[in-house]
Amino acid sequence: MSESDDLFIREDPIFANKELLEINHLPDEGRIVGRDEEISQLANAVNPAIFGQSPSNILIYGKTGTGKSLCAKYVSQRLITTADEEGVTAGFAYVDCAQDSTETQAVQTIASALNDRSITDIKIPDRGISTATYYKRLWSILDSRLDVALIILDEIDKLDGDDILMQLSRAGEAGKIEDCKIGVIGISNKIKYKDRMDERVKSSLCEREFVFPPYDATQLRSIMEARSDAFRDGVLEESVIPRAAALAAKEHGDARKAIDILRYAGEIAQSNDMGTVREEFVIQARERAETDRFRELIRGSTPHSRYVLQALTVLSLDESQQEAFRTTKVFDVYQQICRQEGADPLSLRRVRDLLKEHAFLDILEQSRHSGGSAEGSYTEHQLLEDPHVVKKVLTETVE
Ligand SMILES: Nc1ncnc2c1ncn2[C@@H]1O[C@H](COP(=O)(O)OP(=O)(O)OP(=O)(O)O)[C@@H](O)[C@H]1O
Repeated sequence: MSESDDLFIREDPIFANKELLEINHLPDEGRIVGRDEEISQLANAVNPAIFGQSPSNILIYGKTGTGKSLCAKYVSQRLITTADEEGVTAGFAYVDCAQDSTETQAVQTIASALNDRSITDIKIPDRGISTATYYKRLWSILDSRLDVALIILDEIDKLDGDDILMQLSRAGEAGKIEDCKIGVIGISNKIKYKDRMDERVKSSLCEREFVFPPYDATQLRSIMEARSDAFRDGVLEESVIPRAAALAAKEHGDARKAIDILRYAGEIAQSNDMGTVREEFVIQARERAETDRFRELIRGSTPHSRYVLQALTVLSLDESQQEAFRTTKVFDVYQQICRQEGADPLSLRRVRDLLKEHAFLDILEQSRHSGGSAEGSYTEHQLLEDPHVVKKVLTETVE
């Protein structure tokens, strides 16, 4: 073809290195901002591992996007290198327990991550073997190739049960492994997670606990500035990063949201054929970040689970200015929605369960109230998401 084909963009006018803004990107140390103390505390807790001794088991708490996974992965990676210099073979496995919530899935992920078939000659199939066999293979892998293994269990509260924690924390004592030492790093957004843990697991898993505080606007700004070379020179309008930081700081200092907003703002500029990322794009980008997050949260939910949410949304959008609503009130609106949709409503008890599931996903918050002797106690439900965002996503899911 003699003329150049203008169907494809050969050179991205906005992004120079978009990977820096991808959510799974693990930035190098220079780009990790404001977490020096947390990193050094974590390093201190796992320090014995570089000499082949048992690292402490750790539980990290903090709201979403406060750098928990990032710091846990970063310290683990650094530990492997330092241990290697000391002649100790260390490895780490990362498990997203929201994805791998069953014991079998989690142990399978750990075994595959730590395996090196050229050394162990052990195969970890995706399926087709029992949980007990996965464990057996995991123990063999650990003993045959590693001195120390760090196992990061992200969103640990999403695990179906404590069995895997029991297995991992007791493997040495129970004689399942002989030479390898295991350290578990549990991560959770739920400060109350520990209360539901089995006492024995709690005592061994929670040797060290850390709480990661939210970022303030200045820190969010530095986090974004440290990645501004994701964009071409001069493309970002000066006020973009401060504006994105201010918005993300308003909602509990979530770095993930801040970075998402920045990436989306760039994509909006791209799709509008603009050569600059303007401040006004930040507002649209934020809405998109919220909508995307929420869409992800309710992906795969059942129609009735959505009707329940829709009921609470209808109430929240009502002009009454009220924010929290009693179960019976939500149930009334839910029944109306079912009628409109031509569906048979579920029982009040089932609706209560569905509300509880939404609370578990942090879509709503539940609070117990005492209505005095005449009324007894009751529960109120309040949406944590912006009701406009919820409405938008629910409408598009129904279509
Ligand atoms: N201090 C920081 N410096 C640079 N980037 C950061 C920092 N903290 C978080 N980020 C970035 O923000 C995003 C979210 O961080 P991370 O996954 O560690 O959060 P989290 O606390 O584990 O949240 P969640 O509980 O939702 O998993 C990642 O892309 C990460 O690279």
